[in-house]
Amino acid sequence: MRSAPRPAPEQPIDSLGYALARATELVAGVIDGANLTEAFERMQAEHPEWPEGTRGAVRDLAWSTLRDYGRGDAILAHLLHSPPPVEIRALLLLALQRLMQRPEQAHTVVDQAVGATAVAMPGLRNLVNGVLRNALRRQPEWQGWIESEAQARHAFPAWWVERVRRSHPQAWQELLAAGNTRPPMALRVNPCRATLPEVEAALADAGLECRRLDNDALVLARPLAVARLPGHAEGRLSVQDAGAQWAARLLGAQDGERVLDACSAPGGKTAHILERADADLLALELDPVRAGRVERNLARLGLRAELKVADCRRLAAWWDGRPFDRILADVPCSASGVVRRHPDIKWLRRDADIANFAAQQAEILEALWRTLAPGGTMLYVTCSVFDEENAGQVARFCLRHADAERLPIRGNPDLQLLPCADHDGFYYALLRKRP
Ligand SMILES: C[S@@+](CC[C@H](N)C(=O)[O-])C[C@H]1O[C@@H](n2cnc3c(N)ncnc32)[C@H](O)[C@@H]1O
Repeated sequence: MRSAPRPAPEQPIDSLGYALARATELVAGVIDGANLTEAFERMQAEHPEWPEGTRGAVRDLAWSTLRDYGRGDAILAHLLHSPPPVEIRALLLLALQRLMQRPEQAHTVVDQAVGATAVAMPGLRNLVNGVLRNALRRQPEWQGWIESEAQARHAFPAWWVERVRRSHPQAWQELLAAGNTRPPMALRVNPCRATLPEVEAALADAGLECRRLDNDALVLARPLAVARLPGHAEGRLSVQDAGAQWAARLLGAQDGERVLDACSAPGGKTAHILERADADLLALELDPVRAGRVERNLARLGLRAELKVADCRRLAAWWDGRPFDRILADVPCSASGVVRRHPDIKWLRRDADIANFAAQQAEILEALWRTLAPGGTMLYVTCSVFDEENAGQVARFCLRHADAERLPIRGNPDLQLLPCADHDGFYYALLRKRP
């Protein structure tokens, strides 16, 4: 993990050079193996003075550069004779990304990138200047360089492309393309505090356009800072992807039922279950820091659950032996369905990680099944688009458990949502334990 403090950039806080310097730290951190979202959260906490524009610019530069990392990398391979320091590699990738997005700003981008180098690594100013000017001269060749490599063409590692192709032979190209778009921002209304029309009216009054989907998720026309959402602090609404808003509906918990949310943080689905039913809910979470987020989310929304920090596979550590009527198993997974929100993961994950996730998911399913009451239902959820974690996982589980019965979802054996303009990629399967 990258932790060495970097000299504060001297450019004005609202300049492209400043945003490039900060985004360079983030992208270099990911090249070294760091988690992008966590690094950005830390950086924001260190800079409470940042105006929204600066926050947005740093985020946009880092996120879009990592979404397109495979492309920038292919271009750089033709322009560099030896590997530069990681910060310079990151800065060059950012500048190339900006040049692809805004070719009309070519000279500003080069000047600001060179300015950012002058502050952080003055000795490498000439290198950055030379590589970027050469890049501009050779711009007509970029497309050919990108097209000649699968990793650059799709902006995904080759193993990922192969896995998506195997899992979705009909839709793999659209799926990969959707993974490189900007994700939508969707809201969930808390019916304990407001009605849908009230929230829609408040959004309209604030000049925020949105559309309602068939599961009552509100998709905003343009994402914005959470703090600017009217009613968020008061718990009238939450930010939650529209695809994730199927979980509580499909689980269908009723008033008074005993419900387990086995992998609960940050608590979006926990809260949604409780907004829909007065259930006796136990929320488990392995990571104590993330468990704190469940607590804060429920408090903001005025909801209550029992929360335990525990590994859901270790029943002795948390289960009192009373069976659950419904279980939500929103298991840890590759997150391949939400990669456009976390573009670092496609470059940090390895193909072998998927088998490890699948093994962990199987262990979780085995343990939780023992806690489900006969006649009870378990909803298995991932935010993955890989078959091994989804339909393949559930098929293997059903082969091992003669008492497991699949309940259809909207007339199908399961529900695989693929990322699109409305929502992210999710997988849902509903299992009933035969009485
Ligand atoms: C996909 S996220 C859950 C998202 C959450 N359900 C929501 O909608 O906000 C999976 C969560 O499971 C937690 N986790 C991973 N392994 C676990 C385990 N063995 N027992 C309990 N929680 C686990 C992770 O820390 C992570 O917070």
